[in-house]
Amino acid sequence: MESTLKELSNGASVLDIKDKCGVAGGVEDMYGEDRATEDQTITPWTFSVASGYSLLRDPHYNKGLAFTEAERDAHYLRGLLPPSVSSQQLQEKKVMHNLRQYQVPLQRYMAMMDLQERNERLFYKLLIDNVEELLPVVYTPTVGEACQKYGSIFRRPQGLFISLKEKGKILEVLKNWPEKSIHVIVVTDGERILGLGDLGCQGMGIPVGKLSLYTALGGVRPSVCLPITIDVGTNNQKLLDDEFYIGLKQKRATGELSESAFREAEVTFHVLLLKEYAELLEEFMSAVKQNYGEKVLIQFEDFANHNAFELLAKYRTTHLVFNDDIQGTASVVLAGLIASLKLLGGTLADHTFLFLGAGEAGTGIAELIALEITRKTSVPLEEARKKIWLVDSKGLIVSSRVESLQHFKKPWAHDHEPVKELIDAVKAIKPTVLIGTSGVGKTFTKEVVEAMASLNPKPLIMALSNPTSQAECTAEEAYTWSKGHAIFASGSPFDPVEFEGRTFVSGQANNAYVFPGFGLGIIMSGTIRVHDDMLLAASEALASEVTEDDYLKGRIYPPFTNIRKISAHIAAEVAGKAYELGLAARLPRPSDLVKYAESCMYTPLYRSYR
Ligand SMILES: O=C([O-])CC(=O)C(=O)O
Ligand SMILES: [Mg+2]
Repeated sequence: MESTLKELSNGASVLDIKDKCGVAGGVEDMYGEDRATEDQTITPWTFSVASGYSLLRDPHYNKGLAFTEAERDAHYLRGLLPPSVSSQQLQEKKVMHNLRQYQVPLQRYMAMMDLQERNERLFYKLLIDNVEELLPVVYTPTVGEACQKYGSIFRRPQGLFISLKEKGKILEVLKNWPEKSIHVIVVTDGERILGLGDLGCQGMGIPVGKLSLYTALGGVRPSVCLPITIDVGTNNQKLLDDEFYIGLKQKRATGELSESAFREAEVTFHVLLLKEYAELLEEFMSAVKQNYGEKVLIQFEDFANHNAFELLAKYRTTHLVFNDDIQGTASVVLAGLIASLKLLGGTLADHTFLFLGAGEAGTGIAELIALEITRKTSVPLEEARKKIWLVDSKGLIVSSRVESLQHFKKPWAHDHEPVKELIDAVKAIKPTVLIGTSGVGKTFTKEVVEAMASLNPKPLIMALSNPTSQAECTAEEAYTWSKGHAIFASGSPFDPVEFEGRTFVSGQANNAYVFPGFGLGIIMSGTIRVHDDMLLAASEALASEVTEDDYLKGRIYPPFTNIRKISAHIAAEVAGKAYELGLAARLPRPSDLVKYAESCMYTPLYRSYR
């Protein structure tokens, strides 16, 4: 006989249990399912999980060969497993061994996704214990390739798909998701997946990957995380022609009026599409709030520029929203810049910044740098912005172009004569810091890097576009072309580089450093709105984690190995700022926010079932 999941068999009321496990700031875990801590691996009460064959196929509870003899008896598992009983540690060793046999990164990705579907705790244990090795597998760069091939590697659906077909029914769709208590949603519409462009419905790999980092790096329980892909079609003809494509086979209902849409009929058509997109998003945002309440964090991910800025502006005053590409990336890059001052000298205000790429990441970072300068000095925002220059596909952004610029580029149109090429912009602006956020690979050429090196004793170069194929230059190129003088960081990871007898270890300036801890800080404090000062707090927290040893190796980010400790620190600073600003609803404020953050964090050790 199969007992019901989550049924309490010792007669304890839900309230008793809530008392016992402690309600951690909006991170309540009613049944204590995810609350395994190092010192408490046995559930303090009895609850039954699905038994027998179904138990082995339930990824939340399955432990494979780690079921003990007693559990095999109690849960009708006899005969369904071979006789051997292994520890989680041994299972971890075996899976890592198997993973390392695969030479093709995508095979490793698929093996990890299979593990997540089979045994969730083992998946997270692996990811946490081997973070440096597995991050490039479940995240950039491999997740990019996975999205490109999602249709053919697709086995079981992950996350929630909301397409135009579900218009008018989004609330019902949300109710189909098995978990009722959700704290974080990562949502994409697939229009700008990393630097790979429009991958339509196949963008689902991104919310899934980001949320697995919420759990592994930030300790947010997997059951409160919900990946969502909004499918409004795709303009990627290759996908539309692909018989294995999993999404809506139609052109994208996009928020943007295309530049070629000058004929009246076309304009009317685009206005209709624009309305359709806005209505679907509005319904989605309302349904989420209605279903999960005020305190669910909605992370926008990999939307195209035109929608990303607008959605953030539209919903930031009414919803708890965060755009990872604009705000998360900005916070992480600012952290690297703050840290780099130890190597470069001076203050932020003493530096000159040049960006290649003036989209979400570029303008988001630029704005946060300017904000930090104003917070640290008496320089007004307008003045602070003048230290920051951006180049887009048409050249340097200058005041003579202002009329034709998209609104998010206008603040960066400073007085200067037009400059077309990046190399000429470098020579004219003489930046101390060069940041690539264009999504276009190989744009920091030898000439560009050499020019940076001739202008600066230690040029700071960040090639942020993802995945690796879109990086503006490689670590090896940056170190070689600058003759070992560059300080280099990139969005996707690079191996250490040997140059003239020295080993250079570059940092990974990726928003993964911040969003998991940032989200944890918001959730644990019951914060209801995101404020820019919280981003600055996260940057300062991350920058303070860079050690002397890191600097010696040339890195301006700490290694990912310590990320859970770093996330707890970031969460504490973010929550602290939220309390200071009066935006935190969880009262009273815990006195030690770092300890509190740590106590809220999920650990993937197996639980014992009685
Ligand atoms: O996913 C990543 O690696 C960073 C990111 O948000 C992007 O490139 O869009
Ligand atoms: Mg992104």
